[in-house]
Amino acid sequence: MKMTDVREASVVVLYHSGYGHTEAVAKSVAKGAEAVDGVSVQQIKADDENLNWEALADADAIIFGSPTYMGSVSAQFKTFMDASSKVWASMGWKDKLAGGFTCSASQSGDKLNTLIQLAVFSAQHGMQWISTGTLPGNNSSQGSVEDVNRLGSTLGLMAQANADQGADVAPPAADHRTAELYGARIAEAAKRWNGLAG
Ligand SMILES: Cc1cc2nc3c(=O)[nH]c(=O)nc-3n(C[C@H](O)[C@H](O)[C@H](O)COP(=O)(O)O)c2cc1C
Repeated sequence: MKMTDVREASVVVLYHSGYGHTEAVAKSVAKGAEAVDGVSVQQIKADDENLNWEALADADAIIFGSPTYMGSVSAQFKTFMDASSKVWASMGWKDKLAGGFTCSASQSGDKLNTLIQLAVFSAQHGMQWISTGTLPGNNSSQGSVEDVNRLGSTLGLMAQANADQGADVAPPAADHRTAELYGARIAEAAKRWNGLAG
């Protein structure tokens, strides 16, 4: 019989944000994960000069976040991706859970390409990718922009921030609620995947 482990599940939210919008989303993803019992969460900036690779090595789940710049991840996030090739060489993140989010100004803005990039990156590392698990909102006559998953994303989390608004108001509340749900989903999955209590 398998004994249930009593340690906490560890979730890292690893992100880049040029102007604060993606950082605001990262905070909501982390908030959702933290709300799950028996889960510890760290937020790490992808462009931190002293990036805490040890925290990533110890994580049960890593949730990657980048703004969409020119239809793909930001240059800073790509620099992190390339630096992680050292970890890839020893399959250091194999079988950790992975998820991803992006924020951009346009409703589409080619955000799906960024999520695909993050999913392929996670697959290169041998990680297990987690979808949103949320029905699309705002897609019927009864729908509204206040709906959870108003942008109708399934691969990973999408948020949209108006180009002329600061991170204090953009993305709007619906995207932050969606982000919290995604963080919680991955935290719950990390507990199940590792046979952790609760
Ligand atoms: C260099 C650059 C490229 C951008 N490219 C896109 C894009 O391809 N699609 C889009 O919808 N928004 C694009 N934007 C808008 C940003 O995605 C948007 O402002 C986002 O909220 C920025 O996130 P951040 O504050 O975390 O940097 C771009 C912004 C910059 C600065």
